[in-house]
Amino acid sequence: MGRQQAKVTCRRPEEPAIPMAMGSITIECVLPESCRCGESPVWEEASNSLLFVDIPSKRLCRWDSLSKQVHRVTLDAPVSSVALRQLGGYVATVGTKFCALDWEDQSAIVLATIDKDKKNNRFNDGKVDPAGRYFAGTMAEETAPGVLERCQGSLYCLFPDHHVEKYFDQVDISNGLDWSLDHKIFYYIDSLSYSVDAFDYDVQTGKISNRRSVYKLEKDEQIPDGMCIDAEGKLWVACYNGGRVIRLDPETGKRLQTVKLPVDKTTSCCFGGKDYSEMYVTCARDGIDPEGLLRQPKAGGIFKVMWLFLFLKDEVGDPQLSIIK
Ligand SMILES: O=C(O)[C@H](O)[C@@H](O)[C@H](O)[C@H](O)CO
Ligand SMILES: [Zn+2]
Repeated sequence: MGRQQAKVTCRRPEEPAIPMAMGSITIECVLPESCRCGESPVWEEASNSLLFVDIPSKRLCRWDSLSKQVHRVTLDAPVSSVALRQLGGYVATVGTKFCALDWEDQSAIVLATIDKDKKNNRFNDGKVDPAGRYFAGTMAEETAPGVLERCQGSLYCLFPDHHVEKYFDQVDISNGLDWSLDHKIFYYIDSLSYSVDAFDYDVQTGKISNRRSVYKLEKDEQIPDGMCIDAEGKLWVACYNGGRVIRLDPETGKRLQTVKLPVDKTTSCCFGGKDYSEMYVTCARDGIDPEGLLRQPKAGGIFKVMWLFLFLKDEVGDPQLSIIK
């Protein structure tokens, strides 16, 4: 820990393919991992693997979809999000630090530390922007799922020269984030606002402005958590306690589809697999009582959603390479 000048280059995954016919889907638990709080699914194309974290277990995992093997690394603080580095290895948010991780020697190099004045805070969700900057937000540590001191979080961005900017504070639970396909809009979720918000985005500078809501969750959809965008520019939001991911049109504010999962605490989603035609969904096990666990024994597992008909690959763009040094 502590070496300052490591070169970090994060890679943003290619834009996913999107199923054109939404009719038939299959949902499979591909890994019964029993994550206390599974999060930050990221597809690593080069190894046909899914990366994800288990936040309270301080664990980063990589599941090889071909061999079905899982590699796990335990860190010294809650790891809440992970992103790919172009030169190999990963960058991650660990406790209140942006870190560069080397899987082979299991080392973590601190790139920047935030919220130094807030001892009870930790990072939560994070993701690489279309220019390769690493956005991640914070929250107060929970005493139980969803129970925490409010308004303690902020949204941060790690720039290529390792300086960090704070974009705003007063966040309850900083969560899902992604960018529009034309890179002009940044989508963001503060979970306890029960809203999916949008900002104008300047990809040259990383600046955000003009916050507005594009979707308010309905009661049975519960708490918005992680999110990703598909190749048609529609948003997929995992609904914590809602047991589902929902597909939203951010232009009309309408929900287009609901995919229900056999677990309640769905936390996040990403596209992956061949041509990015599958969706991976993480979920949590913490906070489910013994009776609930009988109903949802796979809680904490990794789920794969597959659409049975017609996938479209045409809109998959070039990989976006980060310039974080
Ligand atoms: O998965 C996350 O993003 C948080 O770390 C979780 O703690 C949940 O979001 C939260 O409990 C929902 O209210
Ligand atoms: Zn989350």
